[in-house]
Amino acid sequence: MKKIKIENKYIGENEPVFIIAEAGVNHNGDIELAKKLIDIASECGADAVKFQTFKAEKVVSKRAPKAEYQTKNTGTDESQYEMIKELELTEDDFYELYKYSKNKNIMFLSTPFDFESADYLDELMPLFKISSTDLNNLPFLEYIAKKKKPIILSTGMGTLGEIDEAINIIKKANNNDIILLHCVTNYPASFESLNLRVIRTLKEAFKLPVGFSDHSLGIYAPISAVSLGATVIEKHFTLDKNLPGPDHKASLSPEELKEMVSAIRSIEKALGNGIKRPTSEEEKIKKVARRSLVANVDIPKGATIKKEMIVIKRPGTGIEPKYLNEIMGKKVKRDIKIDEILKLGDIEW
Ligand SMILES: C=C(OP(=O)(O)O)C(=O)O
Repeated sequence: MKKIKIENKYIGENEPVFIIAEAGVNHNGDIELAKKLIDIASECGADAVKFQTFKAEKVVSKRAPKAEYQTKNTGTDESQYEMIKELELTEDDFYELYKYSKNKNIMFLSTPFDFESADYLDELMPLFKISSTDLNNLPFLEYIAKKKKPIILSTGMGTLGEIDEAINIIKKANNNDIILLHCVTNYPASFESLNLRVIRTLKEAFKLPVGFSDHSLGIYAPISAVSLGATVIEKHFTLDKNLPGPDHKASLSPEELKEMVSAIRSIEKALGNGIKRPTSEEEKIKKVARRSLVANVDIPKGATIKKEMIVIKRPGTGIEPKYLNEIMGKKVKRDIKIDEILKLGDIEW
């Protein structure tokens, strides 16, 4: 399976999981809050911190309604346009956040939601993240693909057919560096709706690295996704789940983000290479923990071995238990004391 180079890291099988701490619009339009989110993402050990860049009037019609979760989470009857307008940051703000991220040693990313934002972000990012909401926005995908940077494409609300169309348009622009993210677009997404096995389905269907953009509560789902082969994890986080705004409630607290990163780092080590063999530690323990054929009585030299003379006991440094039947009826070459471990050379084979 293809690996995709992003600055000094690779995304793909057997590589460390690329963790995107999704700040999204949880800065509530306040650049100081955005910087605090960068601080947290960096302290928690995420690979990248991500925002969302848009010009509200280019993204949403003033007549567009809000999604049900947006109304519920914001508790206001403003329009979708009004809601996202308040969450907009300027290009200068994003440049400042890019520089701030650089100082904090964390990769700056922001999902573009319009052509202009994509052009601007091209200067600041080594890859493009595309939101599920643009999976079927083929003109936009084609435009971004032509920038010849790796694309992380979220697939929430999509079908395999739509994902195929999206991949084809990107590949047609001679861009083959695509990473798919399974995603269920709901805030929060219930566990019943997550269908994490789709991670395997996408991998098999498209032979591309696959990750998971998670909108469920807590950290169980992203950790499980890593076990299922996710190579990228994107997860929302916030300074405070009680802040006003559409995404805070379905986001992780700073402590939870830290725990998620630490759990993923442990799990990726634990997954190993799939080759079944004893570890070097086990080789040592094996000698003590396994069993051998041991004398159950004193056995004089020349005696014929009978069942009651032998017992199977620790340690595992002698003849393996599977040879029990084979030594029956054989003679011993020396006096063997009770509880002595039989050696191959003790038996007249
Ligand atoms: C909303 C976004 O993505 P996703 O569909 O993965 O949640 C995003 O990247 O801003």
